[in-house]
Amino acid sequence: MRYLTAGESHGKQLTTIVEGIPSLMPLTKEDINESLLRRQKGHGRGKRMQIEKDLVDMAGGVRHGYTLGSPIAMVIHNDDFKHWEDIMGEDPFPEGEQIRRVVTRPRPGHADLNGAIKYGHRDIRNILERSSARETAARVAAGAVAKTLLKHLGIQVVGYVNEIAGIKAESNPDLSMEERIRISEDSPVRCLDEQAGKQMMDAIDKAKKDGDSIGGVAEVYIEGMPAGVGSYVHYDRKLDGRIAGAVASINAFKGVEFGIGFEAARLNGSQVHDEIGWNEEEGYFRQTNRLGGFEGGMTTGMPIVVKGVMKPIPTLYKPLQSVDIDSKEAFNASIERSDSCAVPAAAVVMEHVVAFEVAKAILEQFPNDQFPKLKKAVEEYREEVRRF
Ligand SMILES: Cc1cc2nc3c(=O)[nH]c(=O)nc-3n(C[C@H](O)[C@H](O)[C@H](O)COP(=O)(O)O)c2cc1C
Ligand SMILES: C=C(O[C@@H]1CC(C(=O)O)=C[C@@H](OP(=O)(O)O)[C@H]1O)C(=O)O
Repeated sequence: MRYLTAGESHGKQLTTIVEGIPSLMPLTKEDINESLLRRQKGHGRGKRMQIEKDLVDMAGGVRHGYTLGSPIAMVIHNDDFKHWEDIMGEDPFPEGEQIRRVVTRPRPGHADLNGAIKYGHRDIRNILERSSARETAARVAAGAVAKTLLKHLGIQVVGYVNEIAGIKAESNPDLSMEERIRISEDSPVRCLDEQAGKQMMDAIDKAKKDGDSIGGVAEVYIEGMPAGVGSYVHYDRKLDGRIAGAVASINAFKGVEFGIGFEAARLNGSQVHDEIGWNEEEGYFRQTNRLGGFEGGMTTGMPIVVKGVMKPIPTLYKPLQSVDIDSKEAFNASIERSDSCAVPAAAVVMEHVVAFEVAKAILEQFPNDQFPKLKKAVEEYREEVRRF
């Protein structure tokens, strides 16, 4: 399974094509819209999210509520395009207007300067339109297809916020999947700890008032995976490695951890590795889950627990120094609009990019042409694992 996205932040639309989903799988646009709506919520977003109402147009691969086995094409229209038609239209600018609203001032921390150098653009708009995290809406659409496949196989995925600006949520490993989903949905910052969530909101309001931005940590939690998905035999088949790559590819994400993550560097082996148990009903299990559901690039059958670190948003109302690429003069960056914190939205993006990698690994391991056959094979495998 693979996917491609196309489209600019203020262009007409975003397009996603997902290829490799089996035929005969139930899929509706509501499955996708639910995910798109989740991504748009969250305290700390700027004015752009008030303009957009992300809804998908299914443009291929689905008929009467079922997948065909052909590529699935999805379109999300940018409502903001109507304000940018003259700037983002495909026709050349009228004579004499070429330099109108050309962007020559790169923002520290965004893709602006490196992108302009790499692609030889003197108008930084040609970079920022595609490097913008608007594209994550298209990635969420792809992930929503994957999440739907996992749901029909009894695998649930949720993303939430663990930390914002140094304020940490108290972790509660006993929370059920249903509680994780419900609380993260109710919380304006998608935090499972209500008290910490309130403090996070205050921190976001303060950052916004100060013209600054803040980052944090998101966590994705997956239940229902059988043991032995992924592989140890080759670097590019290790599922934890693929997940790490997918998480680090999200805009502004700078680090990934599984389970106790970097904390493992400070502990002894006896305090890190999860002891193995067995009982008649479940088969093998781990007494703890410090390694976050992976050993040897394969799932252990315990929940997958992965964290991603998001840096603060680069576009700031508070000026940072930069250099104009035309005049080469120093200037203090000032901007029109931006998010001050997007960690709650990014937790949803992370949920979907991780879901995609997990679904892809499952499709590689089991028969993948027809969904009912896939489902039967996964059920038989689960039973095999239980009796092993
Ligand atoms: C959901 C989401 C929303 C974002 N919103 C903004 C924003 O409003 N302004 C901004 O400068 N960066 C925003 N970013 C981050 C930039 O897109 C990102 O920093 C930029 O693409 C450069 O990539 P890098 O930080 O991974 O190096 C957002 C990221 C995410 C995931
Ligand atoms: C549009 C989205 O996020 C955008 C990501 C983004 C950036 O630079 O990454 C900049 C902002 O867009 P604008 O410049 O239009 O205000 C965010 O709103 C979205 O998440 O749908």
